Amino acid sequence: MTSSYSLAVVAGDGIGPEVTDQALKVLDVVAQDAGLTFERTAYDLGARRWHATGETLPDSVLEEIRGHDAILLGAVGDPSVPSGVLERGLLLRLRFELDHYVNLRPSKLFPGVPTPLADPGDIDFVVVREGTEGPYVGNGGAIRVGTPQEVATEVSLNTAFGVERVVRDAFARAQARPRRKLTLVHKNNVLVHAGHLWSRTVDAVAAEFPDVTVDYLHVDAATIFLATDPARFDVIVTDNLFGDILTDLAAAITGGIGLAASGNVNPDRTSPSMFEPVHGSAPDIAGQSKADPTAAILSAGLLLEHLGHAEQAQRITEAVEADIAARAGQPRSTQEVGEAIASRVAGAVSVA
Ligand SMILES: NC(=O)C1=CN([C@@H]2O[C@H](COP(=O)(O)OP(=O)(O)OC[C@H]3O[C@@H](n4cnc5c(N)ncnc54)[C@H](O)[C@@H]3O)[C@@H](O)[C@H]2O)C=CC1
Ligand SMILES: CC(C)CC(=O)C(=O)O
Ligand SMILES: [Mg+2]
Repeated sequence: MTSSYSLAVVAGDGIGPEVTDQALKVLDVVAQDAGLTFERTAYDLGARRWHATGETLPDSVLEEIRGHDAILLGAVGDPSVPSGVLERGLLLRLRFELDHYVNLRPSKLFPGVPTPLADPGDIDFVVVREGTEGPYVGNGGAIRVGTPQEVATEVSLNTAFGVERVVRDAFARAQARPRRKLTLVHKNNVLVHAGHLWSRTVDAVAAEFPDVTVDYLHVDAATIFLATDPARFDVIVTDNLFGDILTDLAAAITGGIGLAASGNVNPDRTSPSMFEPVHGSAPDIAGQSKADPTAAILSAGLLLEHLGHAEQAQRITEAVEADIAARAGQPRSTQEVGEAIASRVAGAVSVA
């Protein structure tokens, strides 16, 4: 197995650099023990660069990033930049250009984690969110902007090719999990064109996975069950927008957005996959060392798993679990959390 990797690091804006520093700290500890090398290249992309040069993601930088084995991203977006410029021009451009069609977002309630649910049950599911289509493709426009006659559209794009490949991936993930259950979440009672494409695709692909139980929920009802019976979910497959919304809710019921990790995966490995916390740049707490870096650290774990180092990824998960159990609600800085998890990983390493 390869032991030397090139890693592109896009720390980004707001709390992005703060949490990424901690994720890299933990990654270094794990890598050192396992004899893995991550040759890092840091990319100065985000608000600072946009203000200085007007650039979001120059083609030459995209091509450089494409040459790496994996990408670690912090978060993108800043109040000083018009909304959408960095989110679309940097983050979504990376996801689309690198064909990250599986946006993987696991949700697990670790023991001892406070949840707003009175009776949460055993929450352990994964959302497979389509990452390259849906309403996020920029298929829209506006006329008579700023007038009372303004008309704006944002048309969701759903292709048979795009839906089938992500549905197939979700079935394969469901088949590999003990419960083997897949829930399609959409709104096919109203969004009949896209919704029926998704439903028909799930029905067709299901024939190849007879051991996977298939379920369907409208997205509004799915939010009810996420709040009342989240243990019913195993693998959720859904479109880009619904998946974005549902995974913030999933984070909220499993200890908060500071714990939610994600991977933007290119399963065909035609370009590097990108790992990042589910959260954004959190300008309200940026620069105050208040951000929880756990989501970024767990995202580094997903990165290791993607590269084939499941044992090292598991070490990170276990260190996080132990750290969470010991937290007992005391406030700690971003650095303190990162150092505590890194020490636990190092401890696990020396014992092993
Ligand atoms: N993947 C990305 O780069 C994403 C970028 N964004 C961008 O981030 C900016 C802020 O967006 P928001 O909607 O406010 O979402 P957000 O996720 O940045 O923040 C929502 C709330 O969660 C808190 N929060 C987020 N991460 C946290 C952490 N690690 N520890 C503790 N608290 C945390 C924030 O303080 C805030 O109160 C916007 O520019 C948005 O477009 C939003 C989501 C994802
Ligand atoms: C800018 C958004 C597309 C990012 C986001 O909210 C997400 O991927 O969860
Ligand atoms: Mg989101």
